[in-house]
Amino acid sequence: MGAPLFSLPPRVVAPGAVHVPGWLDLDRQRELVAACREWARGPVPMRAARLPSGHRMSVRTVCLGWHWYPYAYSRTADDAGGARVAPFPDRLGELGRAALAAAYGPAEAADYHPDAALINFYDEHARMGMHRDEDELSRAPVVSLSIGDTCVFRFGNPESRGHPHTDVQLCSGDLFVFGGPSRLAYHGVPAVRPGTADPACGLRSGRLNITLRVTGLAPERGGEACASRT
Ligand SMILES: O=C(O)CCC(=O)C(=O)O
Ligand SMILES: [Fe+2]
Repeated sequence: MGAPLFSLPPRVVAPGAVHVPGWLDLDRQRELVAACREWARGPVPMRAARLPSGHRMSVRTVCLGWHWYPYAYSRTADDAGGARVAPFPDRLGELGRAALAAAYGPAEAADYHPDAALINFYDEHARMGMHRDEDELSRAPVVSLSIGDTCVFRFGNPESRGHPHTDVQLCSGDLFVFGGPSRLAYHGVPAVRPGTADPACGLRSGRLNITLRVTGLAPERGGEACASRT
């Protein structure tokens, strides 16, 4: 899973937030879809996380490296059967560094070592409300890859869920990186557009989103929850 060969020019959406359309070619999209199918087989099942309010998210998620649940990381899937989460694959680390190079330039990429991946699946009804990715102790950038149906990705500001925000269409193969002053910006997915994906991406329907993150948690930590939000 090497660095992609072709993409459109990056667009800066907010300081530190960069959209690179078409970053993954169709072969790489298909490769990632096949890998996601494997990752979704276990040891931890893909599940819709339950929020402290009792509501279930409409997005289904499986994690690698560290299991995320609202609002913490753990080595074991404490809210999904208790199995130990699958290791974070080296090839996703390489993909993350290539992504950072594409978004920010090669100088930023070498020291990027993500240790957690969240793989989200959206059916046509799934949404994600405005939130900040703040359960990581590290403020290293988040790398986000989209495959399948196009979505509206709302990218806001670090202060509030409201304006200003920008609605970006994320299509199959697009890369979005947010770090620096935008690392804690609110963001969400208000809509998925069914039937918009090229079936050659490997996904017949729905949308996959993979985010790569640096948790900042010590690798030897075990099954306890860390970095909890109150
Ligand atoms: O699906 C997306 O594009 C965003 C996912 C996201 O914000 C998250 O997993 O925290
Ligand atoms: Fe997020």
